[in-house]
Amino acid sequence: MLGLDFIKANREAVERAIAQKNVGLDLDALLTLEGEVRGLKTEIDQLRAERNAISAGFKSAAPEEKAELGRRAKEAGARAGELEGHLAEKQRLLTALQMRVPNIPYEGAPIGPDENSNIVIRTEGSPPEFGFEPLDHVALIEKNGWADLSRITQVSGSRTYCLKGRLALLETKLMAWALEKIAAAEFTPITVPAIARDQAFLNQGQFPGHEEETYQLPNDDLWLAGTAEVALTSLHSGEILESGSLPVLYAGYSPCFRREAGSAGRDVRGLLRVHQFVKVEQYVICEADQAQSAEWHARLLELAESLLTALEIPYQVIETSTGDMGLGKYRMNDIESWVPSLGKYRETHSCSTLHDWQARRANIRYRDRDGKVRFAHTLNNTALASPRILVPLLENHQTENGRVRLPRVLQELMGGEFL
Ligand SMILES: Nc1ncnc2c1ncn2[C@@H]1O[C@H](COS(=O)(=O)NC(=O)[C@@H](N)CO)[C@@H](O)[C@H]1O
Repeated sequence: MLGLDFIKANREAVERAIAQKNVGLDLDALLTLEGEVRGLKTEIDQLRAERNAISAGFKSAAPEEKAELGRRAKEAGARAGELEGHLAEKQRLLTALQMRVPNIPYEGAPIGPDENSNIVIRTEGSPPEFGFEPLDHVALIEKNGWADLSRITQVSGSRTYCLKGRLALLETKLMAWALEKIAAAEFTPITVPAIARDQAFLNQGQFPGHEEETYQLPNDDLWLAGTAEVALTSLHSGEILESGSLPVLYAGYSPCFRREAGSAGRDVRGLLRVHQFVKVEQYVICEADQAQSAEWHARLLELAESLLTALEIPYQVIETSTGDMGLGKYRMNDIESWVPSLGKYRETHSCSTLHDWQARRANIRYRDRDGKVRFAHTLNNTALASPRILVPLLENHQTENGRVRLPRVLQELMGGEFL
């Protein structure tokens, strides 16, 4: 969320962000509430001051005045208590509105309502020329017995999967490989739970608004996160980090759970969109400096691209539009990998800069070099998410007889040229 002082000082920019991100938010109502909250705080302070002044003078007052003074002090205290009730309610309403204020989008982001306004900013590698009719990943899996995509549906329902044989080994080795590659870039490897309290989802930005896409554990007042970003955003919640300890760099590994409530009918075949998957997440907490955030954004993209290059998967980098990037983002670049059977690129990575929008919600602060306490900046990016990455991996490296020739980096991991 944005600070109230910032919103008041940058009203036009916030109105523009509300429009460009299609957010139905009444900024007038928020600002009116803010004024009311400030007014109530002033009135309560005055009443408290009055009561304290009376109490201070009580001892030296004339006996016949003490009764009247006592009554006035009591009245001021009662009035203050009554106003505090109103203040608490107004403050709750104000915070609820403030949580829905969008971040100001990157000036270079295409302005548009949804992903159709996204633009390609870079393409790396070129789609393979097969010289034969390529199979899709489901056919390759069935031909090689690399997964059971039908029995498991009886057990766990739709959008679930179980890998078998060498593909099962590949997924686990691939995630360990990605974790080690990001760790080698000075990120601290960390495994986090998907289980988290709702405050963690409020802090990260999934709530309010996306509750219905999130699995809930109602008996325990807990939810299952769709990304390690949820736990990592709240790991340092409430702390004041020393400036020497920034940037905090995490390579987070976790299971991810998503209801995909809004995806009925999309990607129902195979491994592209499932309810439970695994992901290595890159996460940065840095100083509240736009240049530093921009540098980390570029670094996070570079790291993710280096993994795709090593896996010899052709990809393109997308500049995400204001309507598609989501409430908290300042900037979002997706990376889309080539999927031969679809004849198009599909998102496999998502890199975001949020400035202090999350840090304000999670109350992540640091002491800058001048000793001033400020909200930090946060960023996140996918390093690798499986099983989605297996789709371009298998399909791009398939051979005429339905085998998969592994990219060199995986040949060492898997001890052979072929999967
Ligand atoms: N339902 C799903 N099934 C399989 N993979 C998924 C699913 N949802 C997301 N992913 C993978 O997870 C990646 C990141 O998801 S994201 O929502 O776009 N972004 C995040 O979660 C950020 N924290 C960056 O990782 C996606 O690019 C995709 O590769």
